[in-house]
Amino acid sequence: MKVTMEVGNDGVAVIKISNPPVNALAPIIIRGLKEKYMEAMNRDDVKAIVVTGEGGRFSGGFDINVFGTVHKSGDLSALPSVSVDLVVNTIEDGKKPSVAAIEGLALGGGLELAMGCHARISAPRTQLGLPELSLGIIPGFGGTQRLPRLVGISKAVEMMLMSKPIMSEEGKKLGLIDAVVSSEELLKVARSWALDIAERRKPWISSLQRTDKLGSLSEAREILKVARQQSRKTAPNMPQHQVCLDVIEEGVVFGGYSGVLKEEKMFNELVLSSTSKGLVHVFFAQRLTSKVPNVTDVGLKPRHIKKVAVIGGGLMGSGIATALILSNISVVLKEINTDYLQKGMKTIEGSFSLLFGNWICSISIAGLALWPCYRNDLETSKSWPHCHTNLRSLVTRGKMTEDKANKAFSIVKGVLDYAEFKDVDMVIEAVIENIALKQSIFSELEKVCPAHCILATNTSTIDLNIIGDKTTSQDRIIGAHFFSPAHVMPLLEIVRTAKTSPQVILDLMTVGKAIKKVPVVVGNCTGFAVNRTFFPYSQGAQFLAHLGVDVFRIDRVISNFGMPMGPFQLQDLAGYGVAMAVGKEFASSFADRTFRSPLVELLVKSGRNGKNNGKGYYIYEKGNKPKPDPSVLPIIEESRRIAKLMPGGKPVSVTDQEILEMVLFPVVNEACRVMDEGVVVRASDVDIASVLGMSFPNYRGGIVFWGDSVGSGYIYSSLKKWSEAYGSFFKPSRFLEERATKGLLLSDPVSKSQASKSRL
Ligand SMILES: C[C@H](O)CC(=O)SCCNC(=O)CCNC(=O)[C@H](O)C(C)(C)COP(=O)(O)OP(=O)(O)OC[C@H]1O[C@@H](n2cnc3c(N)ncnc32)[C@H](O)[C@@H]1OP(=O)(O)O
Repeated sequence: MKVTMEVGNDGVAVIKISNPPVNALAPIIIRGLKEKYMEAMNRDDVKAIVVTGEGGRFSGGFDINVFGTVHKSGDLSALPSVSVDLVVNTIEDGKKPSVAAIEGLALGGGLELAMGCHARISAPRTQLGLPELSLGIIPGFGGTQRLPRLVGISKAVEMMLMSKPIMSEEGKKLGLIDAVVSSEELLKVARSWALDIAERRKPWISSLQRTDKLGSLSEAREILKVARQQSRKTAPNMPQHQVCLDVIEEGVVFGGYSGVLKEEKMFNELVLSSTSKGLVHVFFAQRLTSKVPNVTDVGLKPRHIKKVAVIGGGLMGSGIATALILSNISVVLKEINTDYLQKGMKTIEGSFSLLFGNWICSISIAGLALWPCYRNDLETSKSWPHCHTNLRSLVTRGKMTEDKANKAFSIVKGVLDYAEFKDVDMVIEAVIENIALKQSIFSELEKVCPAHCILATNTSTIDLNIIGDKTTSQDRIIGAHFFSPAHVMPLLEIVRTAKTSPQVILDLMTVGKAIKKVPVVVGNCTGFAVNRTFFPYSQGAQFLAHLGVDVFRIDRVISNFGMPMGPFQLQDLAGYGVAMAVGKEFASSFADRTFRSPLVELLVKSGRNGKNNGKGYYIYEKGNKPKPDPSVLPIIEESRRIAKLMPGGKPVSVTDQEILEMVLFPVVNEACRVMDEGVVVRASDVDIASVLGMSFPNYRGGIVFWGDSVGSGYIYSSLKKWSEAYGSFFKPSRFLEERATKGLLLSDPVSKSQASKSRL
């Protein structure tokens, strides 16, 4: 970690940041920058300055680890003073001009540093962005003021609110970048540009003083007003969006310097917000998932996976195939007859784009991972005819060129037998959840695939040991649990058994990353980490409904908390077949805590099948938002009569807070069991799995992080109280009880004796 300076014969000082891998601006780097700048300003042989980054990356921004430190201590003094002291006073208002020579990426504080310079020269295909909002903060080195002044308010607002980087080529068109030149020429051009400014052959521009791109005050206010309205809808529980817009407005109305001061003040407030704590936790937790003990730390090298066979062309199989070919991995798609095969291939190529895809786009506007994940992982082919997002739809939505789609489609081959399996490196089985069928497929695979071939299953519930029971290849058998739609949802749950070899796990992790998923390695148990942790989610909601609480109120409370929709609407969307199949699996594995709700069966009997047939708890009409269906209420009443849960036959009275807790505390409780049994490597893996697999709000840090923010003691005593009143569904787990009584965090590492029982 260092900052160096070399002064050339031309009188240009090149100041270089070196902090691999992304040249994060750690406090020591910031001190180094200040020192070198002061030295350059004071040296007579320096006429101009170029600032750049070592190793082909300018800077990934301020060191996010420092936020972690501040979150733990609550002490803001760990944050160095940069915005005014370094960027305004030393660089922008310095007596010698500075030029940023940017390559690879300039993000967050990195781009802000560059915008404080008097010109920016970039290498091609360099990422430029201010992603701070995705960490629950706003830019803090003047970015909220300089970006609008360089690219205009509208574009700046878009880039900041969506935390979405642009490429240097676009930056050049917008005026953020002064020239794009090859990597080889970058320093040379930057040096001479800096000298040209010093000698007044090029303009000496301080971005903060510019107003030419801001437009009139009324135009600016209009843009900010629309952005505020949109953010209220897309990011209702996140303060940083509104704050960012307020701070931009301050600068437009009172001048850039006032804006910088307000930015600094608000930045410091936001750093301590629970939103920032949650999002920073998710940032590091996501990166931690790629560190798996005894797999990634034992010197193994991933093998190259060139060709993958996918068995089953239903929704999951075709989604998995799409994800693979989009990342240039050849696929053989196998089905049992021409009809199914054609359907699978058609889904991949796709000619209908819809609703679902568009909806994903609009929700992701929050700039955060708020995917509306509606899992259908138990059913492979029948449901969800409306959401066949695929190659053609990517083209229609402007996400991919026609050429790329054609190329991707050319590397998938549909087959009806196993002839093509002789040289595949991996098979992913994605047929219906039928044990006998899966067992026969795996014993066949053992005969037709090469000896090195990885044998993966996309099962979401069935024990992997049972699937591989009729083979002698247990070391090659692994779970590759995708979430629907498989080419969109970011999570890949990798399920290992006690016998799966570390090499096979590493290979699947590598494929997962190649196809842009976040792989999380978990142990083998019913439902694995995600489905198991979240099975009490719909159960808790059903329980409450049978205690007499209105289902639509429950949905409202849960979506206000930040889930993309409530549990009843989710059930409508996933289809009741899924609910029944899941219910059976969990009832047999976890009988002590399964609530056998009669409701779904009653709904099916009355001709409802959720969104599939337009009738569920809600009414679904084309082009309209789902509307609560009052005619479902008598069915719920009947179910309540059968279940007899209401004390004295009367509905219970609960607050919204209690509704939230009665649905989510049982989920935290199950997460405790998952950690206790060593199904996950670490608590934060459950957080990532919950955020990416269940769309648990990332700004709440994931289910365990959220549980810790509420407090293990409170969760334990609440569950205990409800279990005494309503039975074993709420019974606190041993792990939770221990943490609560010892005053430990749920996320504290497990004890040695617990670790020895791990399934990993
Ligand atoms: C005051 C300012 O306005 C505030 C700020 O600047 S806040 C910071 C704003 N910057 C960001 O949000 C960028 C965050 N980083 C990223 O998006 C991505 O890491 C990246 C696009 C830079 C690189 O991605 P990629 O090549 O896939 O590597 P990735 O695995 O993510 O990161 C490599 C390592 O760098 C670390 N890292 C990346 N950016 C970092 C940062 N800004 N601070 C500290 N560490 C960082 C990662 O934690 C990871 O560490 P690990 O190897 O120990 O797990």
